[in-house]
Amino acid sequence: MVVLANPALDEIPLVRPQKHGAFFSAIPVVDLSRPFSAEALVKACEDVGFVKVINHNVPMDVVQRLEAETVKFFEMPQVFKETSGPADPFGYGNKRIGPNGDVGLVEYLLFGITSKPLSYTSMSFLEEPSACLFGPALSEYLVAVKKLASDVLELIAEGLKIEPRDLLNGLVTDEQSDGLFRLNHYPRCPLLERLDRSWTGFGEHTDPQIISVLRSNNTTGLQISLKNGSWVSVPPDQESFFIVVGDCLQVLTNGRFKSVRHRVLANGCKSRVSMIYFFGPPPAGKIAPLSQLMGEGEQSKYKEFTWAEYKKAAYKSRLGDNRLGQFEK
Ligand SMILES: C=C1C[C@]23C[C@@]1(O)CC[C@H]2[C@@]12CC[C@H](O)[C@@](C)(C(=O)O1)[C@H]2[C@@H]3C(=O)O
Ligand SMILES: O=C(O)CCC(=O)C(=O)O
Ligand SMILES: [Fe+2]
Repeated sequence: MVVLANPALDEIPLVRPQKHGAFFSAIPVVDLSRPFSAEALVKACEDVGFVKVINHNVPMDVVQRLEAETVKFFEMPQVFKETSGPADPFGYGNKRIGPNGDVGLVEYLLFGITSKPLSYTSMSFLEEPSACLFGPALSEYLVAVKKLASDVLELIAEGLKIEPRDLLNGLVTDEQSDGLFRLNHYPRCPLLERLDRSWTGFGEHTDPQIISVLRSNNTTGLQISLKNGSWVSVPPDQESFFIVVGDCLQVLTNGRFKSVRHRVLANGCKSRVSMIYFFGPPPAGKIAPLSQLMGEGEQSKYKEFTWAEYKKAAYKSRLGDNRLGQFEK
């Protein structure tokens, strides 16, 4: 039997050009420095499950340093990059996403993140002298973006009137909290550009964690699904961060917030680099609707589970599966 090291391009799903591929002008934007940002965040999480945040206090030079190191890594020869792979689950991955046969026109680095002390999975490329700036740039970025995630969750708790105020952000700042960090590179592809077609860069899915904090360079491709099922493009903004509501936050709010389905389409015109920090709770953390958010007589829509149980189920699922389905009552 011949086993291909990498899936051929024709195994990666082609996405038909959309009639309404225009940018979605109403992606909620919340200015974190303004009054009422707590209420605005809650409304965005309820309406869309996705929000752009500005005045986020993450220094741009921290972002630029990591982006420069990331671009340098992905420009290295394929054989070099593969010494840090395969991603099972952490390491360098190319076109294969996860363990269950999903593919996309993307290469990536996936790191496991521990909370205290903040540290990330080691990879062989990090030992090369040429990568000596990568580790410090990554550490700086993780610290700054973790603070942003914590601030956002505290504001959400304020907007939802949850006491104590650190109940939600405590789940991601806890010593045992389970983080992941992903650097995605969607390469320029002149063949795709000539065909004037889009291919799946990263197939549609929801993120399993509490929230994910996403930042990309100024290349298009990210789309989100609205409540009516239509797909809309997210205008890229390299100076802002996007907050993605994950499955666990949907459960904690008993479905008041919805984890947003999203995907990346690659058109090959320009390379896209994205950085996503996924914030999961401690493995033993119980994921169930917060009693303070339950109205009189309101029943939980979900069977109780721990993050470890959910994660185990997630890794048995395909990317596009409705992972919460099996935990619904
Ligand atoms: C197909 C898969 C890839 C994924 C693990 C899974 O079995 C199902 C969830 C996938 C996902 C989506 C969001 C994140 O990119 C990710 C790191 C995660 O936590 O869940 C990926 C997983 C992965 O790429 O390993
Ligand atoms: O690369 C992107 O912009 C999004 C990727 C994504 O959704 C993910 O890695 O979970
Ligand atoms: Fe995602």
